[in-house]
Amino acid sequence: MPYSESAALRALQTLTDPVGGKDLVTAGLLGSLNFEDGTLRAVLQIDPAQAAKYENTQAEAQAVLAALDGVEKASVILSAHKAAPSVGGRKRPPPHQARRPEGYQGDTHVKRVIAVSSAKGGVGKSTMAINLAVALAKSGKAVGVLDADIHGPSAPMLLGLSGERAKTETAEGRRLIKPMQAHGIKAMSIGFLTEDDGPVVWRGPMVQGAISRMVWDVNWGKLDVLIIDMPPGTGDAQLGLAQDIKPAGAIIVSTPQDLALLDARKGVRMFEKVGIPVLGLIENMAVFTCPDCGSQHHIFGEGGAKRDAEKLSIPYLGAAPLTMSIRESGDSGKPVAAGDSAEATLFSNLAEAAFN
Ligand SMILES: Nc1ncnc2c1ncn2[C@@H]1O[C@H](COP(=O)(O)OP(=O)(O)OP(=O)(O)O)[C@@H](O)[C@H]1O
Repeated sequence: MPYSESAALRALQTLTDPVGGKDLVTAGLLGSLNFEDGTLRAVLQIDPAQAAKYENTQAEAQAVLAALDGVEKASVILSAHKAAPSVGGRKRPPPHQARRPEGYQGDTHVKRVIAVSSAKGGVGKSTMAINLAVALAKSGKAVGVLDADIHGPSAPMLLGLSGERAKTETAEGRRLIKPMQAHGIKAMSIGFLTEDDGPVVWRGPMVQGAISRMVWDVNWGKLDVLIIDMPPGTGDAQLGLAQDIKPAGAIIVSTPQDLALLDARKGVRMFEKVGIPVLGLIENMAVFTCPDCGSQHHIFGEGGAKRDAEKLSIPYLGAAPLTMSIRESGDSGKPVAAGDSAEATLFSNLAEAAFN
C-alpha cells in the first residue's frame, strides 16, 4: 500500500510523551512530517530541558514510522521547543488555543476529543455521532457530545430534548454552562442556548467562537470521550474548527455513494493537513433489507466505501444499514443504540471498533 499521512499520525499516536503522558500527536509535539521519495522525516518539538527523557521516544518513533507501508527510510529529529513570541510581556498562545479562557483546566478532565465528520450533508453523521456516544456510554464510558452544527443543530431532537434550555453553574471558580443529560450521555448544542430550535444564521468567526465556547465553557466534568459532531463540509470553517479544538482523531461518515465518497476523501485530506489522524471510515445506509421479502438492496451502491478506505490507507470501521427504526428512533428522540435491538448491538460493535 502507498504511504499515508493518516497512518503515520496513527503510528505516532501509539507512543507516549514521556513528560506529559499524552500520545505524541495529542501532546502537540509533532512539528512537521514530510514524505519524499520513500523517506519520511518527522520533527518532534520538545522542551530542551527535558531532552534526555526523549532519547527512547526518538528511536521508537523512528521504528514505528520506518515500519509503515511505502516508507523506505524514516528519520526523526528532536528540536528545541521554540518559546512563543512575547507580546507586551505576555506569551502569545499557539493559534488553536486562542480562545481558551485564561486558567482553563477543563480539558484536563476530558481524556479524548474525537471529531465525527462528513464532507457531505445528510449522510447520517449526527445520527451516527449520537448512537456511537450512547453505545459507548452503555459500555461504561463517560461520554459527552458537542453538536457543533451551528446552522442546523440536531442533538436536541435526536436526544428527545427539543425545547430544553441549558442552565449555568459555577465550577472551578468560573460560571459555566451545565451540559444536558440524556440516554447516559452529556450533551451540548447551540439548540440548547438559543430561543428556538430553528437554524442559526451566523457567519465565519462568530460560528467558530460559539463552538469553541461550547467546548471550553461547558462544565463537562470528567469524560473518557468528548465526541464533536462537526458541521458538514471541508471548508475553512471546518478546517478552523479542527485546528481550534485539535481533536485527537477524526471519524469520517459516508454513504457508499460515489459523490459522498469523493467528498469523504476531501475530509481525510482536511484532517491530515492539520495533523489530526483519521481513525477510520464508517459507512452509513450501506444496505436496505426489504421487511416483506428479506431481499437486500444497496440503494447507494456497494463496496465503494471499503475500497476507498483501502486506497486512502485508513481503517474501514464498519457499516450501518438503512433502516426504518434508525430513522424513527432519531425522530422520536430515543436513539436506537439505547435499546436492545440488532441495531443497538451493531452500534456497540461500531463504537468498539472506532474508539478502542
Ligand atoms: N442508517 C440510517 N437509516 C435510516 N435513516 C437514517 C440513517 N442514518 C441517518 N438517517 C436519517 O437520515 C436523515 C439525516 O441524518 P442526520 O441528520 O444524522 O445526517 P447529517 O449527516 O448529520 O446531516 P447534516 O449534514 O444535515 O447535519 C435523518 O432523517 C436520519 O434519521
